[in-house]
Amino acid sequence: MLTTLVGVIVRTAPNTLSFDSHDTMPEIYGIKANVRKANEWVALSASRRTPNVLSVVDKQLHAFKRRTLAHVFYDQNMKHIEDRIIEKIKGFTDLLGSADDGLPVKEKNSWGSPTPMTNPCNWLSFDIISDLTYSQSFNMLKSPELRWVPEVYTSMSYRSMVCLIQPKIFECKLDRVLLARLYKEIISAGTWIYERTKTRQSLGVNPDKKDIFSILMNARDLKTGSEYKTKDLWIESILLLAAGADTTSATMSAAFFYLLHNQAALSHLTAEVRATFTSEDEIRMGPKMNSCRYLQACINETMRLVPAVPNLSPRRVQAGGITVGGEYIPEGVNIGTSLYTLMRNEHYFQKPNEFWPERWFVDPEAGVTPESLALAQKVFCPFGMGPRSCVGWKLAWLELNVTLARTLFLYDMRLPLGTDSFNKSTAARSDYDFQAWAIASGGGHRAQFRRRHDLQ
Ligand code: HEM
Repeated sequence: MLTTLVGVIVRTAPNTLSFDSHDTMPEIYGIKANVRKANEWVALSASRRTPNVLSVVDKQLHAFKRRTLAHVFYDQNMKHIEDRIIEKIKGFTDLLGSADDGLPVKEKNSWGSPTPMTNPCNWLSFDIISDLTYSQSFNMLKSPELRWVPEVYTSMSYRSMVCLIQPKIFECKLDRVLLARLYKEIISAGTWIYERTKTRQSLGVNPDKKDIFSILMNARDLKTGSEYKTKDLWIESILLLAAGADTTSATMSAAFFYLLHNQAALSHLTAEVRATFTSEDEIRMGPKMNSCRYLQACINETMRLVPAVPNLSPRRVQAGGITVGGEYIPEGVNIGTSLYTLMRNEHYFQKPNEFWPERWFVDPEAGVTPESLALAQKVFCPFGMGPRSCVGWKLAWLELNVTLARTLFLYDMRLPLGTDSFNKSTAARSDYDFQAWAIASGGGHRAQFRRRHDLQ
């Protein structure tokens, strides 16, 4: 890793510094930091002039957008929407148990054919966020019609990353030439989402179902008069599909990968889930789920190794400059920390590149002391930090916990025969292979499922 070779501060672009240290995170991302989102974030909105909650630079407008969206993720509302989410997760587990033609349920005791895991994880998370956003699910788990959507979102994520790290490409509109094919696809997907936005908007506020559109359409900022017009709704919904689906599906797909390649962890987790719950319906958020500490450790370990937002999230230093890690940084410089390098830093995590859920439990014999655990907990921040951290983490946490628990409650799971858990040339255990676009994107692994034989 570059920072291991050259030190804690790396100049990643002429005007950009990356800090590979947890101590400097609050200085860069904390509420009091003299920074704002870097201008380059504009590339993460579908419009150059209309920002979304992730890309907006103006702090007042951001506060309004964030406050509005936060309503969706309040505990009370999460309880209200949990059933809708669980219905989709049931569609996911049904799909894992169906034969290739998607119809007859597999016989007990027989392994299904190898399933490429990225697909159902994508379909599930897009079905959930589209339902929560528009009250109209893309229904990808059940129907192939819209299964092209995740691929276009990967293209968007790739283009956003290119523009974020090479802002001139965006400023001079070179992405339209250099990434012409992707650009065309992205534009036509954007037009398609615009049509959905107008259709949903024409239905008005929906008080019963309380989808995200109802909350946005109702929102007014009394101080500034800001509200969501059609274009804002469109821009925000494009982002929500990316931020709410791609992130969670990348994490879920990686979690399946690590469990499949680590038999001991898979057995431990399966035993925990089956000892905790007595029926599928019982598997939802609540005290029983909270007692599944090994499940939480496996999810945390996945997010540590594959943070869904892996790259530097740049912030622009404001007038007067800022001191970070004892170094003065003048106005106008972009600064940030890559969550990928931070959470694989050996100063904070022993065996940093290994999937080792046991690191989240004190066990001095295994080398986990109260101090090393406290350090790992302090550094672990897959959802970012400060006022621009992830607003949707509770949704992601629910999806990941319930989906993994239900899958392991219902099925035995294995790697297709002949798949290696170790890299043949290095003998190291396989690591998840992913691309660090704006959102991590990877996969390609397969799994086989067999209905649990002791379940009626
Ligand atoms: C495992 C899943 C997820 C991870 C690891 C994740 C991670 C992150 C991170 C690190 C940020 C901060 C980016 C920055 O500092 O610039 C962020 C922002 C954001 N996330 Fe997530 N996220 C996940 C799931 C979700 C979900 C399910 C939603 C739901 C819609 C969501 C919505 C957002 C939004 C809207 C922002 C921008 C917040 C703001 O700027 O105020 N995320 N996410």
